[in-house]
Amino acid sequence: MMISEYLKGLGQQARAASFSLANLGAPAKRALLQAIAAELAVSRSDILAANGRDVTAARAAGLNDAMIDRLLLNEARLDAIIADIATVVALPDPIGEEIDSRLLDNGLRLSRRRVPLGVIGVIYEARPNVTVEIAVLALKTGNAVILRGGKETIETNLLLAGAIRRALQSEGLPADAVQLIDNPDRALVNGLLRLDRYVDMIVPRGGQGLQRLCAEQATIPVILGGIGICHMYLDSQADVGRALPVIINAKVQRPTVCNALDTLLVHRKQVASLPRIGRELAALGVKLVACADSRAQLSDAGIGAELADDDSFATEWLSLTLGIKLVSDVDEAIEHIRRYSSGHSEAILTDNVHTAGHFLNEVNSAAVYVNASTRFTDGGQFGLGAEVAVSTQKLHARGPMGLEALTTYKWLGIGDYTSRG
Ligand SMILES: NC(=O)C1=CN([C@@H]2O[C@H](COP(=O)(O)OP(=O)(O)OC[C@H]3O[C@@H](n4cnc5c(N)ncnc54)[C@H](OP(=O)(O)O)[C@@H]3O)[C@@H](O)[C@H]2O)C=CC1
Ligand SMILES: N[C@@H](CCC(=O)OP(=O)(O)O)C(=O)O
Repeated sequence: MMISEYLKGLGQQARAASFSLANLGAPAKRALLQAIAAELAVSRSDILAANGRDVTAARAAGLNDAMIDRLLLNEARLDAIIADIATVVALPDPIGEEIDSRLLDNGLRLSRRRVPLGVIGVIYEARPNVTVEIAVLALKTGNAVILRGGKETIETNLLLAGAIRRALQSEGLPADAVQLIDNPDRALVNGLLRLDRYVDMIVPRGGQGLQRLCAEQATIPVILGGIGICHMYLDSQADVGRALPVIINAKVQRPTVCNALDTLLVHRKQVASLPRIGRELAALGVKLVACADSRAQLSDAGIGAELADDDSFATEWLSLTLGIKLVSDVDEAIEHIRRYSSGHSEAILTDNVHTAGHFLNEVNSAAVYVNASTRFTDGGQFGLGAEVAVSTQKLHARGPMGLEALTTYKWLGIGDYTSRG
């Protein structure tokens, strides 16, 4: 079948399914999500076997350990995916909510009602839990979804999507509410971006290549789950002893994710703390890429660091590498962030409330923290149950996209045969 015909079919089926889901009541959607959890549990051994095949193929293709870890499922991870569905089940259903209501002087009662977007297309990395998270959030908000996961996870995704589709059928709902693009040809990604007749929103989670592709090709509104060049500023008035575990958490806990720390900006008055910071990070395997001044300081203490250039600070490391730069004050830190940030997550470490307030006001990223790790930018951590992506753009949704980000509203006007005067 031609690519365009295949995609048109997916689009038509998704659109038709979206009508069946749009007005489904909260109890029916809760039952559906529970059925998905049950179906995943029943299919456990098949899912893990399929994942084993994906992992073997990925190893043979030379994927690094971090990427294999992202792809890998095991009993515990599958249990966590199933348990996370229960969290979403327990969240309030936003669909049907009256956002506000008022009576106009002419007698017309106006309100806004929260409704599903319709059909959502998501392009994402080779991470199987994301397949379930997106499907569950989309279904809970009455949306149909077309999924295009990373090519390395195709076997696992087929099994996961299959389980979800069986659950839909068992609940008397159209299986096509969740469809997986099962062909890794990237031409299908291009085609999906142009399926404006059937798809209401595209969410691309990925790197700069994907971002550029969407900007150039998409004929559908896009909400970008973009790269995270994340910063932390260690202020002159920070308690270094308390700050260090937070810096380590942001850099080391999971270095391959978008909310991991990329650049540490250090106030010059904290220069004496650099060897301690550098030593602790190096002991954890972190490679430092430092500006000339901080590199000299580190080198005097016997800690090796590469010399940073402009490109270093524009890099999302996605690994155990950290940029370090000395700055003269909070405003220089803010200026650096404005220049290099991708608008994802930034943090300040300080005991000065005024400096903290200034940073919060002046840094305009999706998530801005005081004395906390950038790693918190995550739907689960924010109490949203899960996330479709972490939006790095400003319109419609920002930061972790949970249930509400998959909805829109419509105006309702109830009159008494009321005409405009
Ligand atoms: N903000 C957020 O919500 C998130 C952001 N990210 C960011 O994603 C990046 C890492 O993930 P990674 O897997 O490497 O991302 P990639 O951008 O390489 O891949 C993500 C998805 O996009 C597809 N894709 C990428 N480029 C193209 C292209 N030119 N044409 C068609 N399809 C394309 C991939 O397909 P294929 O399978 O063929 O490679 C894959 O399905 C990091 O920058 C990270 O910060 C990751 C997760 C969440
Ligand atoms: N939600 C994630 C971060 C986003 C994510 O999934 O990133 P990636 O590992 O690049 O697919 C977390 O902090 O756990």
